[in-house]
Parts: sequence; C-alpha cells; structure tokens
Amino acid sequence: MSTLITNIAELMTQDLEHRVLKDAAVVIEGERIAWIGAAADAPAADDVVDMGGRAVLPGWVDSHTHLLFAGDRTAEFEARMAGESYAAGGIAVTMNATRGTSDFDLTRLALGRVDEAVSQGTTYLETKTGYGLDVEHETRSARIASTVADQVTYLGAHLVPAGQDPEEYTSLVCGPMLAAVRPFVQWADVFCEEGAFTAEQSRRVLLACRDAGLGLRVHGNQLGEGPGVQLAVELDAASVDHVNYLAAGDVDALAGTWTGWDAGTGTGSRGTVATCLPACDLSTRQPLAPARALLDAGVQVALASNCNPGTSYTSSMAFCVATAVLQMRLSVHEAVRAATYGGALALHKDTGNDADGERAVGSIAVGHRADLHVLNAPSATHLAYRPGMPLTYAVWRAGKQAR
Ligand SMILES: N=CN[C@@H](CCC(=O)O)C(=O)O
Ligand SMILES: [Zn+2]
Repeated sequence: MSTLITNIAELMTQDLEHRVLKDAAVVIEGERIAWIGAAADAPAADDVVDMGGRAVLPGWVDSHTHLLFAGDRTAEFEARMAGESYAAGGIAVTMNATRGTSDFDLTRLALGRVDEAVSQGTTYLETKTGYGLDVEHETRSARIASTVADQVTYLGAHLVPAGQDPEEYTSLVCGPMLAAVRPFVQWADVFCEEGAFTAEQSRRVLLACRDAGLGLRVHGNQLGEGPGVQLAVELDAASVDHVNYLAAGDVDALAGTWTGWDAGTGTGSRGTVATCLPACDLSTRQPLAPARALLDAGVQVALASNCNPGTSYTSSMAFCVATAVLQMRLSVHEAVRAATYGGALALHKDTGNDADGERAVGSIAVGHRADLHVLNAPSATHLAYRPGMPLTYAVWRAGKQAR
C-alpha cells in the first residue's frame, strides 16, 4: 500500500544535505519513505493526499521527557513565579504521588501524555524513570515506559530519597535496581547537580550502567556551573541535557567530541549532543541554554521538551522551536533541525534505511521511517512567526496517519 502526499509548498527534509524542496511530494510505503521529489515528477501510488500548499517537516523527535508520573506541582510553580528558586527536592513530591498510583492509572496517565505529544507532531520520543526511586517502583516505571515510549532511560539517580544515605542509595542504583530495570531500558541518566548526585556518585552510576550495556546521558549544568558536562564528555555520553551554565572550557570540550564526525555523510565518531530544554529554562527562570554559541562552536544540538511536572509541564516541541528562534537566536531551519535530526542524533536513531532494517527518524529521506508533520501553514517559518498557534494539521507516525 503506497500513499502519495502531494502539493507540499515546502518540504523541510532535515536530511544530510539540509534540502528544503518547494512544490514537492513524498511517497510512503508501509512504514517507510519510498520517494521524495518535485510534485510534478511524482510516481503513481495507491492513494493520493493533497496537502493544499502546506509545509511538511519530519515529526518531532523528543529526546528528553519524564512522562511516568502522577500528581501535580502547581503550588511549587506558583511559588517559583513569586520568586522562589527551583531545587531538586520537589522531585520527592512527585515520587510520593507516583508510588501511590496504580499500574493502570500510571499507564493511562503516561499514554495520555504521549497522545498529547503526538497530536502536536511528535512522532518519536524517549522517556525516563526517576519518580519511583526504589527497586519496586523504578522497575514498574521502566516496564510501563517500555510500553508507551520508543526508548526508555533509567534515572534511578534522580534524587536520594529522604532519610537514605547517599552512598548506600548510589550502591542500590548501581546494583539491584539496575539489574531489575535492565530488561526494559536502553539508556541510563544521572542528575549530576548540587542537591542531587555528586560527580563521583554520578560516575559510579554511569560506569555501572555502561558495564550493563546501557548508553549514557547526563542531566548537567542546569542550576549552576558544575561537573555534568565534563563527566558526559569523559564517559562519551550520547547527550548532556540542560547545559544552562557553561564555562568556555565546557563548550570547547563538547565541540572536541565532534571533531571525528562527518556531518555531511553522518558518519565517523559520534560526540556528545548538547540538548537544550528551553521550556524548562523559562519555567524555572534560568538563563536560556547558549544554543547559538554551542552551534557556532561546532557542537551538535538537540531541542527537547523535558516534559515533567516540576520544571517543564509541556510536551510542545513547537513552543521549544519558537523559543529557540525568538530568544536563543537560532534560524528556523536550525531550530527545526535540533528538534528533529538533533533529537535523533541524541538517541542514536539518525541512521538506518532499507539495508539494515533500523529505520532512521528525524529526517525525510528514502528508507527512513515515514514520520511526517504537516503544518497548517505554507512554511516552517510560521512556527516562530505565529508562536503558540495550533499549527499541526496532520501527522504520520511510522507510515500511519496519527492525526
Ligand atoms: N532536573 C532534573 N530533573 C527534571 C525535573 C524533575 C522534577 O523537578 O520533577 C528536569 O530535567 O528538569
Ligand atoms: Zn529531565
């Protein structure tokens, strides 16, 4: 079964050549992209869908979310808007609410959040554990997460629960908890920040997880200059996320990880992606991450929602893109790229086509997964030009129309 999607005013492919095609068409066949090119040259297909002069982008790749939670932190948000600063301790409020919720309700809540994201154009997403914080509840979160998200990250090292010795808790995270979650997760993450985990504790966790075969990610430099970025670089993590407070040495270290990467062919040795979370920066009133400086230094950048009840209760990637353009000084093409191809790079899903069966996401090219986001606008520029507007017109996820 093939579908020709035609009369596309602007097709922003975010492929390796950064092609933006005008008056274009795409053919999808099953879950894959089978053809792209000028609408006038399009081959016949079983079905034809006329986009009426709208813009088409890859679906958003949201590489950083925390969707497995119950409860709400409105009071904490209100206090912050009245001048309080964000501190890691709020995580315990969500931990208590999450532990007190049934499997059925936790699954329903997470699925509802995935639906919200997909209906706004997200077609591939990662989510994390981190609100269970004991073996039973971390394992449950990992298991449920593996049924609702495309990739799952183990974040047992999110906060040391009250009354527990930090070193003993770190040993639990590195030992029995890791063994229990392992069947359900691909990645491990640590909140390496004052009030959460020290550099030494974070390193212990990441090394144990790497030995268990997991890829690595780090929450780093969110609340102040700290060791997170350097640790991520040292351990060759796929991504370091937040990156609000960077010293010049941090930017250089991140740039250094990409010197063996050939961006033109998407081959070579991968570095550490800097994942910026602008909705979180605004909601916590932290300085926006220096995405412009990172890109200018040669660092690969992703944008993600960080959807969670404490610091960023939104899954709107369009909001992140608009903020990146309006406030972080990225071009529209750069911001969309960071929210699609950049997220795929951060999740190691940027390559793969017909030959290896692992289909790439985050860019529109033959053989890649058919993840398309149609805007109710003639160009992607409208994402920043009309911020906050409901611009998602249609979504294809793995070749199926999801909206
Ligand atoms: N910073 C650490 N973790 C989350 C927030 C968790 C919470 O406050 O519930 C984040 O990415 O911002
Ligand atoms: Zn996070």
